Amino acid sequence: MSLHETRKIKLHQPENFQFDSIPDSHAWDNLHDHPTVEPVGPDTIPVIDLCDPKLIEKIGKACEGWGVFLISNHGIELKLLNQLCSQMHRLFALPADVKLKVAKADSFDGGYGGDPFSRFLPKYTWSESFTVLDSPLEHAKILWPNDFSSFCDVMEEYKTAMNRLGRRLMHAMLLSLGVSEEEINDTPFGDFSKIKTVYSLNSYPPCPEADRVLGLPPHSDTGFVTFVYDNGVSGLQILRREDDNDPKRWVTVPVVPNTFVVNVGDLMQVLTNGRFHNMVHRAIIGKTYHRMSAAYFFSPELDVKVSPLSKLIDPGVGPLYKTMTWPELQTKRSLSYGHALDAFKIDSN
Ligand SMILES: O=C(O)CCC(=O)C(=O)O
Ligand SMILES: [Fe+2]
Repeated sequence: MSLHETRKIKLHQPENFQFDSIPDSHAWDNLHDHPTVEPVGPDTIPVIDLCDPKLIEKIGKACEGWGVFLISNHGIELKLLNQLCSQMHRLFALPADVKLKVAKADSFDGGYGGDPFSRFLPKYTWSESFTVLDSPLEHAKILWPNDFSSFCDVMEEYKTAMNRLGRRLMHAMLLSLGVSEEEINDTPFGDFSKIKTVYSLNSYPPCPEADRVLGLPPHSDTGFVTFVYDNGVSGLQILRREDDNDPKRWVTVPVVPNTFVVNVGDLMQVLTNGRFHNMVHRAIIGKTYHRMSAAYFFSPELDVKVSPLSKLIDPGVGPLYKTMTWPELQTKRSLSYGHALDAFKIDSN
C-alpha cells in the first residue's frame, strides 16, 4: 500500500501516468453506461451572452431546461485567463515529489491530490488536482520557494474576478425565478459577502487508451454554481436526463473560445426548492492532448445556513429540503456518493 492509500484521499503516484498498458486498477468498465452524443440539434448546450438584453430570461430557461450553459462576454480579461492556464501548466509540470510535498491529508483540505470521489469507487482516476481554499500562498511557498508570487498574484486576480462573476450570475438566476433584488439581499448570504473561496485546478494527461480510463467520475458539485474554464481541450460531459424522445445520454460540452461553462450545483437546487436541478457531469480523457481546467465552486461560507427561499416554496407543497450548511452537505456526500441531497429531503407524505 502506498503512502497515499493510507490517507483519506486516493492518489496514485503521478509518475504512474506512464504505463505500458492500462492496469486493471485504472480501467473503468462502465464508461459506456449511456450513449455519448455531440452537442447538436436538441442537445445543443446554450451559449449565453452576458450582455444580451434578454439575459435573465435566457438564463432562467437554461437553468430549468439544462442545468448547464456556456457564458460569453463575461468581462474577464483573456490575458488573465491565459495566465491562469500558464500557471496550471507550470504547476502540473512540477516533479511528482515536489507536488507531493503539498499533498492533501483529507479530501476536504486544500492542496495537491486525486479527485474527491474515487475513494468511494473501486478504480483510480486519470487525473490530478490542486485545490485552493481561500489562498494558495502557504502551498505555493513550498512548491516554488524562490518564486511563489507569480502564481499567487494570478490566483488572487482570478479569485476576485470569479467572485464578482459568481455574484452576477447568482443574481441573474434568482431574478429569473421572480426573486427580487431586495429578497436576494435578505437571504443569509445577503450581498454575497459570505462567500467561501474554493477552486480546483485539474489536470487530465493524455492516454493512448483513453476510452478505458476516466478523468473524474460522474458527480454533481455541491456548491451553488460552478464555473469551468479549460485550456481549449474538450473532456467535460454532462448527463442529460431522459426525455420523450431520447434516453439518458452523455453530452460532450463543446470548446468555445473565451467562454466559461456554468453548472448548477446541489445548493442551488436547495435554494430554488428544486426549480433548478443540479447537473451530473464527468471528465473523460483524450488520446493526444493534455487537458487542464479550473473549476470555481461559488459556495457559501461554512457557517451559512441554506434552505429553500420562501418565495420559491409552493404553499401547497412546502419546502422540499431541510436547512443545511455546505460542510454538512459535503459530509453527507463523503458518506453516500451520489446521494448527498437525499439525506436532506423532506418527505411530502
Ligand atoms: O474539468 C472539468 O471540466 C470538470 C471539473 C469538475 O467537475 C470538478 O472539479 O468538480
Ligand atoms: Fe464537478
